[in-house]
Amino acid sequence: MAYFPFFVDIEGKGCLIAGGGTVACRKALTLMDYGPDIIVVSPQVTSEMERLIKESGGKLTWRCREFEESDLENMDFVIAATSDEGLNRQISIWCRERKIPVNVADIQEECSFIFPALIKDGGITVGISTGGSAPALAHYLKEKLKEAIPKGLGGLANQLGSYREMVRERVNSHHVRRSIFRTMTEEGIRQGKYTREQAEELIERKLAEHEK
Ligand SMILES: C[C@@]1(CC(=O)O)C2=NC(=C\c3[nH]c(c(CCC(=O)O)c3CC(=O)O)Cc3[nH]c(c(CC(=O)O)c3CCC(=O)O)/C=C3\N/C(=C\2)[C@@H](CCC(=O)O)[C@]3(C)CC(=O)O)/[C@H]1CCC(=O)O
Ligand SMILES: NC(=O)c1ccc[n+]([C@@H]2O[C@H](COP(=O)([O-])OP(=O)(O)OC[C@H]3O[C@@H](n4cnc5c(N)ncnc54)[C@H](O)[C@@H]3O)[C@@H](O)[C@H]2O)c1
Repeated sequence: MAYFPFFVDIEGKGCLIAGGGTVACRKALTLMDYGPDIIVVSPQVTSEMERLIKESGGKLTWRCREFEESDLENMDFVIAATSDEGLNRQISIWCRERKIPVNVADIQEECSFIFPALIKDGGITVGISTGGSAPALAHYLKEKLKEAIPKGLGGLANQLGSYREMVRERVNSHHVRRSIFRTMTEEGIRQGKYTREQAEELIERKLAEHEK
């Protein structure tokens, strides 16, 4: 069955990662781009994880000991990535009892959410999932899509976003607004950017055309 891609704001949310090995580190690195507060519980962490912790400015912290059930308190979501499969399964059960979303490294039956292959550029995120059936295929699609997506779209999305209020204030017609945003997007992609002056001119022109 295909999985539905809810896009969730996890900035400032509490994330617990049990384990500090290769998988834990990969998941922490992926998540850090989206601003959660991550706590790693593990008696040992890799040198790469240690570096991430040091450079995170307090967003990634480490409890240097074995996982305890009480670590789940106040957590918004959990990753179980220890080398103890029985413990990972137990963490999944505890999380489900508490209705905390949980991911168990590479064991889909124990996950209430799974990770997509991701392409990120500023506020734009492309997430690819095969519903768990072929992660290598998700990876392949990611590489193909990366080649196809123009560079700098995150900056453009940010720019276009900053004109939304101006367009909403000045243009009543839903139809004209849509036409403005579509033109801005097409021109923005062609030029690599779209300035406020261009946006203002476009609004005037579209309004004049509409009034004809
Ligand atoms: C997206 C990505 C994110 C990440 O994990 O970082 C991810 N797997 C990635 C790659 C990858 N993983 C594996 C291979 C080797 C080839 C292969 O086996 O196919 C490759 C390919 C490669 O490395 O090129 C091994 C593997 N993975 C899972 C199993 C268990 C099983 O299939 O039962 C096994 C076998 C374990 C074993 O060896 O026994 C399961 C899961 N892996 C998922 C995510 C979730 C479903 C995603 C979906 O819907 O497609 C899910 C369900 C759980 C989860 O959320 O972790 C990342 C994309 C990389 C990228 O971004 O480029
Ligand atoms: N690395 C991979 O590509 C891969 C592929 C498939 C499956 N897996 C599975 O994912 C899980 C993690 O893999 P990994 O490669 O990161 O392992 P790893 O050995 O690199 O790391 C395991 C981590 O778990 C910690 N740990 C052990 N017992 C703990 C406890 N009681 N409480 C808290 N932390 C504890 C260890 O200190 C270590 O930091 C394993 O179950 C593994 O079988 C990994």
